[in-house]
Amino acid sequence: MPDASSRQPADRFVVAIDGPSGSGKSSTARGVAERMGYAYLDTGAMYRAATWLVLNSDVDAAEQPLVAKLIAEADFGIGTDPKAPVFTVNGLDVTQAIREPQISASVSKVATNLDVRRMLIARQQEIIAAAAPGIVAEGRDITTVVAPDAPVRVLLVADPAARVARRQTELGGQVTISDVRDQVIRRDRDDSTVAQFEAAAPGVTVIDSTDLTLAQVIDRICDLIDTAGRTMDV
Ligand SMILES: Nc1ncnc2c1ncn2[C@@H]1O[C@H](COP(=O)(O)OP(=O)(O)OP(=O)(O)O)[C@@H](O)[C@H]1O
Ligand SMILES: Nc1ccn([C@H]2C[C@H](O)[C@@H](COP(=O)(O)O)O2)c(=O)n1
Repeated sequence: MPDASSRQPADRFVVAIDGPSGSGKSSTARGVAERMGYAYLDTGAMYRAATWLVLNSDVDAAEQPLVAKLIAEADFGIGTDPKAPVFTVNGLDVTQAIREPQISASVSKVATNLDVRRMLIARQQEIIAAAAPGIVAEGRDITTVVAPDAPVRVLLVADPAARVARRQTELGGQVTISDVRDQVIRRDRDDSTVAQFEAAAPGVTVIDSTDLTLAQVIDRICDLIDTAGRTMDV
């Protein structure tokens, strides 16, 4: 018999995935969502969209109350289609712009603003609560804060060297190796001051993707969904 914390309405199944930068959260979450016919929530993209807004305003990212006010007054469109999630800020499509290196370099400043986190977490919880038949949400605090009652919770990890190499391959010649390390190692250090994604919380399954293909990681999470779904049916 599942305990009360793992019970969810029968029409909504939540999969929560956390992990450090480059561990494969986005690729894996999209793959799982597509296979299961679920929605996909990229919470990192929400912090990126908020950062895009700050960098395109006259507010300094270090001015925490002003940043929070700017974000509170903005309209964020958050796409949840795993095939093509679209993000807008005040009606403007920022889907590509939020992946630019200058956003990656600054996003931790906005993501460590606790007022901003409170707002974005509340929005994430609303999106998850409205999703049917299910949703795969990924980020840094999904298993612990945003959806701690999700029946499937995964901490996806990989060796730092593998994560840096993956990011370097992805970015090609666009950035130097020291910029790649900054995007992966320094960002994790800053982000881990406000979210606990370096060790698994009780009940969270750790998957080490260092020596697994993307397809193997997706298979493992789909197996966990299958097992949890059968348990919930009992
Ligand atoms: N199991 C895997 N094996 C090899 N490469 C992978 C694997 N999973 C993901 N990748 C590749 O690693 C890179 C980083 O993956 P992804 O963007 O999904 O990571 P992430 O954890 O979401 O990172 P971030 O939090 O920084 O956005 C991508 O180029 C992706 O194709
Ligand atoms: N739940 C989350 C998701 C993301 N962040 C922060 C940490 C990252 O630096 C940034 C962008 O995330 P990415 O797109 O690289 O996964 O957002 C967070 O604090 N909490």
